[in-house]
Amino acid sequence: MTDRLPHEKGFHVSWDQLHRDSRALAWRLDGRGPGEDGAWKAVVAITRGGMAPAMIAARELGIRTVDTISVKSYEHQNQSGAKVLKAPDAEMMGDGTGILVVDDLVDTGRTLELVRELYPNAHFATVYAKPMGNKQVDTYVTEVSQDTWIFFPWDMALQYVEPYRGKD
Ligand SMILES: O=P(O)(O)OC[C@H]1O[C@H](OP(=O)(O)OP(=O)(O)O)[C@H](O)[C@@H]1O
Ligand code: HPA
Ligand SMILES: [Mg+2]
Repeated sequence: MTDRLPHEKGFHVSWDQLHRDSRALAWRLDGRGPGEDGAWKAVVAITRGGMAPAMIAARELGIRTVDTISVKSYEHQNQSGAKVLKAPDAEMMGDGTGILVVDDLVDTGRTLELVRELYPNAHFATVYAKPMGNKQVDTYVTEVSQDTWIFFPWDMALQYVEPYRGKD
């Protein structure tokens, strides 16, 4: 397990924000596939974080063929070396041509590096990107600094906070 730099900042993403950013990602990808009229063959989500953005992008782009690749790379906030736990359909994937691989974010780039080795001709898209990993991504929406930890809505819950001036 590699120790990471401490995350000084937090970037909290609501469901609404994630929905809007995932749609913006899809619109950037529209018509950029290798098929007729720039169509994409399929969307592949990197589970688990890529599943919500991939579903939103697949809907926006009218793509019904959706598969998953399961890559685990973190224990809490520590990179522990990326591993493929479940691969997508090999016949559909080929060398990745026409496949849109979607993840929620790229941080160090290790996850995408591994998936890219397997499918070098796929197009790699994430909603958020940190500078260390952004060369692994072909298309992304928002860059955040390396010392920021992104908190996704599936990891959060609404809770009570004290008033700024304390309780009455
Ligand atoms: O660029 P990297 O440094 O490799 O980090 C990015 C990856 O880490 C997180 O996934 P994680 O492996 O924690 O699993 P999860 O999606 O199931 O939460 C995130 O969803 C990305 O897939
Ligand atoms: O900033 C992050 N937030 C959530 N999951 C992550 N996995 C790697 N980096 C991050
Ligand atoms: Mg992930």
